[in-house]
Amino acid sequence: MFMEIAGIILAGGKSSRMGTNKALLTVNGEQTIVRLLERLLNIVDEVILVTNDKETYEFLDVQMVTDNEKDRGPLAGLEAGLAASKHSWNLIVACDLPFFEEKIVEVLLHSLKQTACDAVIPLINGRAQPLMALYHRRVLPTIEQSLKENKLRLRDVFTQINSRFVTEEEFLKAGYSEKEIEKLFFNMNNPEDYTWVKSQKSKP
Ligand SMILES: Nc1nc2c(ncn2[C@@H]2O[C@H](COP(=O)(O)OP(=O)(O)OP(=O)(O)O)[C@@H](O)[C@H]2O)c(=O)[nH]1
Repeated sequence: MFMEIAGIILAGGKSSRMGTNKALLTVNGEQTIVRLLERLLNIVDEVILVTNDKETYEFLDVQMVTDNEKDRGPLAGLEAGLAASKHSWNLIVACDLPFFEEKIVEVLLHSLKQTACDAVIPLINGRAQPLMALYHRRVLPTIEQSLKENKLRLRDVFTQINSRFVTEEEFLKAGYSEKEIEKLFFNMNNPEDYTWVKSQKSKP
């Protein structure tokens, strides 16, 4: 790894649309959270799991923290993760990304090196993907202020900080196909999504 970063997994959601904890769903014989953790350990120096239910994840060998403010969504998870991190740069990942793979961090770090910024966020087909992105710890005060003002969308924060967006062209240049990009950012929200994920081959 040419730059030391932390990985922060957000697993504090309710999974209400799925009806069961998405992080624990099995894809290609492996639980999504287990796969994600293994992949992250290959590329980062520290992993932090942000959850409000530590018992559920006791079987994982990982540092866990809870949200400082409960029921406030992913932004509160990002805040707790960054506050616990020992690293300046942090790769945030949602727990419901069954096709996450290590190479994404190369693309994001490559982009980070182009210019000074506070966050590196994929922008795929015009949609920002702030839950598979890099954030510098210095954005913590902005996040805390946003939570205080009850502005709970990630967008409320990434539009205020110096965000660098990585478009699909940059992923294509890095060797990804359109289909691979679609899968890489696919997050499972409901049972139909899970059915689609299971219908895919194990390699993206
Ligand atoms: N730490 C933390 N993570 C959260 C919280 N809410 C959502 N997340 C995580 O953020 C990511 C995206 O979550 P969503 O799919 O939007 O929300 P969800 O609550 O998991 O699912 P729904 O109940 O179906 O909306 C997932 O990795 C969630 O675990 C929260 O309050 N705290």
